[in-house]
Amino acid sequence: MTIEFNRDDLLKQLEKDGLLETFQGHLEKAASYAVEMIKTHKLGWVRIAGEDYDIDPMDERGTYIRDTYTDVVILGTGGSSLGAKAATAIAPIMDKEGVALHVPDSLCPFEMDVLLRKLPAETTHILAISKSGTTAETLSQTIVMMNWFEENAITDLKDRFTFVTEPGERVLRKVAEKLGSVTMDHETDIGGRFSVLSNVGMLPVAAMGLNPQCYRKGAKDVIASILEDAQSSASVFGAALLHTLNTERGITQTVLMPYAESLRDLTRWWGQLWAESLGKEGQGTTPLVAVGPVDQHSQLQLYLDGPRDKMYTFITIPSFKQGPVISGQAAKEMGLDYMADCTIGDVVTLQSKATQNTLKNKGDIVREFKIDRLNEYNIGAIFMSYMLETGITAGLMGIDAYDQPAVEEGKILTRQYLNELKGQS
Ligand SMILES: O=P(O)(O)OC[C@H]1O[C@](O)(CO)[C@@H](O)[C@@H]1O
Repeated sequence: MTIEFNRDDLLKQLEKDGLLETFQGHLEKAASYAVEMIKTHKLGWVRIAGEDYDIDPMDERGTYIRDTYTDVVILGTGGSSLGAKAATAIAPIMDKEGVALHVPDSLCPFEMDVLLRKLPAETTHILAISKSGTTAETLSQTIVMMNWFEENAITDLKDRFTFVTEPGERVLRKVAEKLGSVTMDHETDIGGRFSVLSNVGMLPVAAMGLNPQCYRKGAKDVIASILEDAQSSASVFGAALLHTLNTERGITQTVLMPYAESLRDLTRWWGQLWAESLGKEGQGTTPLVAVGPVDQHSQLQLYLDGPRDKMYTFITIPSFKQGPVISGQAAKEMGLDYMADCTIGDVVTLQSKATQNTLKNKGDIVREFKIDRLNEYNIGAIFMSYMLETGITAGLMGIDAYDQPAVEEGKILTRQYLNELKGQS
């Protein structure tokens, strides 16, 4: 199964809003752009879904890591960590908990102190990932970890590190060469935020004992479904939908709200993908992330009663009869007959339905992605679906999805401030 979504319901919602005709025009454009993009744009992130040349080396390294170490730390930020975090978040659900994974992706002095206090130096492995090999967060963390091993009287660092970075003159690459550690090439034709299905996301997946090929199969099937019938695909439909709402209704914010804790990290991966790819030239829609049902109790008030400037995507996993049962007797004694003998899955599934309907009743557009279960295949399909939706939306907006020119200024200033700090001491 690829991703199911409420197509007919959305068409009805658009018709009610008087947007159907405009939407159909955008849908046609989105469909032909999607096919052209897949067939002719030579996109590495599309290509990698169908590759297997890198599977054996990843599996081999992953098995070595899993069999030798108790803890794995991913050093990387943005596209070099968020995808891995999202991809591996299903490990406990898939019963793959052999290794404890730590991803201190946002450089934080307090978190790093705690992590270094807790980690067992003897059995910790480091995956240092950076496309550019020059990112300050990742480099500073790498230096800290090297020192930490030495402080713990561990000097044979070679096998304790694995690196993923681009070939060529890169600081991280030089560190890897100096240590003599295994280094995998970051695909040169894939940008960081689109790299989750490459070794950037799939090596961590292999280290956790999950199966990279299943993620890629899910992704490949999404690509195939577009080539078969582009207008029916979730990504094409979604790109046309948001573009219509943005241009015709001033919708400037797009909320992603899965109803599963294991998809919380996916929302952060998507947030970068969407914001960094599409926020350009004064255009863009702001990604907002929420997780249900908890954020019904934190953000829903704003969604229902605040400005009508948002569209909503729910990801649901219908889970009737799943999870612990709420004892009928205890519930009835407490006067909670409505939940007596229900499962937690019953409650959550219906909470999502209720929230979606409440938003629709307010006149908002609500899209629902349904997946039948949390597994590698479905997560791979979601990754590809969102990367395609992002690429297609960029096509409709007429912008380049693959650069991020505005963020450089802050990096230059940070370096300048650090140099000035040293000058003061
Ligand atoms: O993988 P790298 O080169 O370390 O970059 C990390 C992240 O930093 C950015 O370049 C933004 O600063 C992102 O695009 C990227 O995912």
